[in-house]
Amino acid sequence: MSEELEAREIAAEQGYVDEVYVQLEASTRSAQALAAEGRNRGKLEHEGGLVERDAMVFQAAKRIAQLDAAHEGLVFGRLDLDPAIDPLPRYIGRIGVRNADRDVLLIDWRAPAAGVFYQATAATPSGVVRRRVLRSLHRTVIGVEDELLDQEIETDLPIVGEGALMAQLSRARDRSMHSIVATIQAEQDQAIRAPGKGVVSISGGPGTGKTVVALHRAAFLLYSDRRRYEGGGVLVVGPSGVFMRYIERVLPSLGETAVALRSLGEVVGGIRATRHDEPAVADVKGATKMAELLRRTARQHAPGAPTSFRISWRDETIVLDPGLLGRLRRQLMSQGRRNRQLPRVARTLLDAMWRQVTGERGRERGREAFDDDMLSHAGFVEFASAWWPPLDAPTVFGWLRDPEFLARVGEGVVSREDQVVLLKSWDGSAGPTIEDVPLLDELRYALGDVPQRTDDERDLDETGLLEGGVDLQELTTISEREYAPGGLAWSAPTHRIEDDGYAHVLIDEAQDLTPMQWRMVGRRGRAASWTIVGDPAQSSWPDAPEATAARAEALEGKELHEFHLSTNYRNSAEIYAFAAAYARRVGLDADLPDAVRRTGEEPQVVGPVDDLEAAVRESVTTISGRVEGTVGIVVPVARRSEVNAWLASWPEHADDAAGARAAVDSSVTPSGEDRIVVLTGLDTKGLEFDGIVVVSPQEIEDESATGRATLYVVLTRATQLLTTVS
Ligand SMILES: Nc1ncnc2c1ncn2[C@@H]1O[C@H](COP(=O)(O)OP(=O)(O)OP(=O)(O)O)[C@@H](O)[C@H]1O
Repeated sequence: MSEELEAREIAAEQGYVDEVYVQLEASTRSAQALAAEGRNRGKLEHEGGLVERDAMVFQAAKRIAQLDAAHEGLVFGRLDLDPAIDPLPRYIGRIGVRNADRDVLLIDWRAPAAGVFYQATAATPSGVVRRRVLRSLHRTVIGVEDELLDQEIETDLPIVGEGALMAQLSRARDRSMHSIVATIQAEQDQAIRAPGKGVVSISGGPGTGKTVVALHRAAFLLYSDRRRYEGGGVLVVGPSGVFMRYIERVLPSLGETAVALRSLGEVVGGIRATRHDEPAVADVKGATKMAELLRRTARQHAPGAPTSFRISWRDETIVLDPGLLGRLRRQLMSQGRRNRQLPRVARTLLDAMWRQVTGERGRERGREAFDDDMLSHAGFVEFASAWWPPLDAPTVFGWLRDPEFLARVGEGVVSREDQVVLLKSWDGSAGPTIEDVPLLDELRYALGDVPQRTDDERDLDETGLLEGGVDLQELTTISEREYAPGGLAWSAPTHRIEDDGYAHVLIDEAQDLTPMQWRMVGRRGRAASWTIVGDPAQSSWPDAPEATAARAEALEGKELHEFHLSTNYRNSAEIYAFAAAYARRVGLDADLPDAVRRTGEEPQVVGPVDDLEAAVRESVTTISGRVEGTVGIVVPVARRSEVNAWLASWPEHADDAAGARAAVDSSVTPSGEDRIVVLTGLDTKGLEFDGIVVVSPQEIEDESATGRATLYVVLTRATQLLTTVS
């Protein structure tokens, strides 16, 4: 095929692309003008429809501006159909664009009319004669890749390029994931466009596009029902902060910003955890039994709170002894969550105290006078506030640091050995770990939010009309004033439980969620539709049945729609064959996809060697010299600092590994823009690199109960070159 022909085709496409950009700029300008006008008009008129339209116009302008800034092509696809269906070509892009006459210049990739771009095959061409993918750099078309689909129809359309998919797959990997919008494959498209009902579960082996498909699905859902998903919110949960940074570019490049991207340590509002516990600790904290421990904890007498109260009134002594207070506490708890009972506390105490008033003088004065006297008695108010203070999750979580408290509450729930493991992990002042976050959330729910008074109630209060309300509410207010969250090491969540829910919840790397994490995300998606992606063979949670049960509970009552992806687009065929052979050898029940791209580069197995550092250095130097993109050095947890120190000391990699120097003494994963990074096996979840050097694979396998699955994950991270060094 001649270069001349290709150049001619590219020039023709450039002409069309330029026209689209001109139109896009014109619409941006008019949208902005309209939005500005709308804002002015909104000040005068208060008609809902107008305001909404203005908001939409403004939104559109914002999106167009974003797209303008996007580095990848706005126009990426062209369909030439059977002339009997449509004699004109149709162009597909990241958003829809119309010209001044309202003719469609560009079809949004998510619109039904664009579906055929992804679904048509040579076997079922659906009227498509030629499918063309335009490759662009900024606004410049740099290549076209064609496929002839309907061989039956006679055509003189030229066919250029070697296939868009292969071109896309061979590109060097940088620090972030890219949109695959131009090359979505048919089986992926089906999962992306599945209706937003119930649970869409997407499974598939390594590199099959589960993550990238899930993100395109989020964009599709927003397009298909913007009101519902933008209003209710879309939550995307991934394993780690590094992973979230890796994927965060995809949705904005598709024009979507209305999505909450959260790592598992950030799901609960007001808490942000980035540190993992060691596997043995994580296994205890993730287990379902923790829910019972926390439920019990939330019901305990607050340590340090008064256990009895005594007061004289009209010649009588009234006593609230520990036994009676215990009964009252249980009575209040039986009516709902602890904090929700705050408005009932005073009334409950007063009822119990009034029953002790038997003398004539007191009875004659009457109940109302009794209540008034008590509620204006500083001693009583102070006691009631201290006995039933508003509690937040971090405070109650802190109670568990006391070995005696934990032993008492944990009796029959958490073994002695597990208690030791927990106490050790909570010793010290470091903030919560990623594994603590679901526990804090569990407590938030067990405690409930402190009731907030409405403005109406407050107004009534001031006039004193709310029956029994003035003083009871005042009581709450006093204790609230005493309560000073500023003194806590962990900041109290600001979000209220009622604000936790989303319209759609999307979980990536779902195979790794612990039962407690399933409970946490489940609470955010009670009324939501879900997308869940994962690969059980890559799981690092040891108790699969327990996690399955927790997942079923989180999704209870929702209809399940399953999709399976079968092609590995990440690894070269050589690398994946090596990883798959490992999975078979160690007996992982793995879903083995087909890898389609051959490079002729077999993985290298180096060792055993005497000088590990020298051998690793040589491998890293070789690989980084041969690939253009990123290189990962994957190490056992215990060797992370050591290998970071090696890397930091190799002068030939000084430019590529600044993060290694920063990470020498800490356990933090480097997050910079370095080309070469050191990671543990678990850190690599969901990520990919052009080259991978695995240091001491056997140690990675041996370091946790699910080490084989972790090593399998590691072996499936490289796109081009893989070396193991032992
Ligand atoms: N249709 C496609 N066109 C181009 N690239 C694709 C396509 N599908 C997937 N890829 C690429 O394949 C790589 C793997 O995709 P992704 O990370 O989503 O897979 P995954 O199934 O989540 O993998 P794992 O379970 O191993 O983490 C990414 O680089 C992605 O861009």
